[in-house]
Amino acid sequence: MPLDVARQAAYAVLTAVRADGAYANLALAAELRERRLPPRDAAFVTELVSGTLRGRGTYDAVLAACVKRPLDDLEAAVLDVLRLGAHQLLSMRVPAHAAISTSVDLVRREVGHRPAGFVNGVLRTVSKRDRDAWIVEVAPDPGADPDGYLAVAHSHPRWVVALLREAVGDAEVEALLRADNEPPRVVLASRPGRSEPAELPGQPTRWSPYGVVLGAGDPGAVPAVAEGRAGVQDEGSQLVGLAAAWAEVDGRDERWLDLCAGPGGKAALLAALAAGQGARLLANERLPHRAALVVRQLIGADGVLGVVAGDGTCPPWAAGSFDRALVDAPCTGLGALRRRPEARWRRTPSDLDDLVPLQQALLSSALDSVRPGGAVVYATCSPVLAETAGVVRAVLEVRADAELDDARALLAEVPDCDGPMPGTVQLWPHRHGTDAMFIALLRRTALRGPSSRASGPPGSLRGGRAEPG
Ligand SMILES: C[S@@+](CC[C@H](N)C(=O)[O-])C[C@H]1O[C@@H](n2cnc3c(N)ncnc32)[C@H](O)[C@@H]1O
Repeated sequence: MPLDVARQAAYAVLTAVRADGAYANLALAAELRERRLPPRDAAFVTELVSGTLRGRGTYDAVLAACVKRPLDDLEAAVLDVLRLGAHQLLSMRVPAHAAISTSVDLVRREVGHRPAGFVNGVLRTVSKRDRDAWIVEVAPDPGADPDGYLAVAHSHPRWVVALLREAVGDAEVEALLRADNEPPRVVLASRPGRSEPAELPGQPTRWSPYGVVLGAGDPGAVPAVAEGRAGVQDEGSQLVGLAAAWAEVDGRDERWLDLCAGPGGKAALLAALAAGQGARLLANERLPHRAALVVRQLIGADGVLGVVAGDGTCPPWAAGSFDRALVDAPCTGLGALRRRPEARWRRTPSDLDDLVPLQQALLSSALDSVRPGGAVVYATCSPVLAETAGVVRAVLEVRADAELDDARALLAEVPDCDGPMPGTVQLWPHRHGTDAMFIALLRRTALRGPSSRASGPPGSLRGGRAEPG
């Protein structure tokens, strides 16, 4: 295959991401399918797309130093070609002459002859230094502006660096940013009662008894995955599902709720676990097309009460209907940047203005949905404190009928995962090799009433099982 086909495919995906707001992974999969590229070439296109999107912050800082105009004044398609070229020059082992000449060909074909000389000149300038030398040249001084330096060196928006630093601390923020730029391993989850981890190819995961790390190959080609008896699921997500299933409830344990279920990975695991205990799961999802994905995930599963397409903040079921509930809340996703290379550039700080009140409303609704003695697991794939401890604290502040319980004890074998409140769990890509999932366990107590807490500050654990942090 001439290399240009790969670059055309990569360019087409970058265009779909920029112009149509496409998800990179979906647009990439569609492009690879359509072009029927063999695995090696598909891997090259994947690296071109993912690396260019991930590295945009670094590449734009370099390109800005090589172009006299502000980058915003460039034609968007030309900027895409320059970023693609910069990625090949600074982060791949593509010889400079090949990276430059194929970029010039690409811009000629996709945009026209006019910008060809410009692209050639800019990329020649980029090729004069390697990546490290460029970072020294264009990044702010790390002593004077640590977040500005990390934003350029590790290609994250500055506001994201600041929020991640607040969550993980000064000592580890750079390791976290570096881990965000590593492609994640592909992890499979067997669905208990429907498949065994032993029938999945790869190495067992460290903590989830149902997970297997797929060494290589297409997960869709694994028979258990193709038949829906196993799924692709990060180990962190498996641990969220397991915490929701393993939390103690006092008394009856027959009706489980997944309040924010789309697209259904955790619902599939939970339904399988529920079936094993004689319980059944109701999966709820606000968006009908995502509820349809949940239905697909649950085909052939036992332990399913039903799938509802509805707003979880005002559900149709009676209060106290469930014995346990999972709120896998809509969030910024800043803990899953490894698998969504474009996401960091799409999010804005103001997203939190809508998300945090929604997260609080969903957690409160889940507490209403379980009976006294029942358990609620609140999870996010974000470590941002406003979405994690901030939400849990705010809800406990106004509800005298809920207590924080000990999620940490449910995952006792996982090291170094203490969350920002006592008893909560925070997983990290750089420590655990998982997405940065946050997990809190709340217990519904007997009374529903206004805030007046006699048993300690919000955030202390029931029964004093952990010190307030
Ligand atoms: C983090 S995702 C859940 C992922 C899912 N648990 C899984 O493992 O596949 C959050 C989901 O919440 C849904 N959602 C957003 N607002 C909602 C609401 N008000 N009620 C119920 N679901 C909502 C989103 O559409 C999204 O599908």
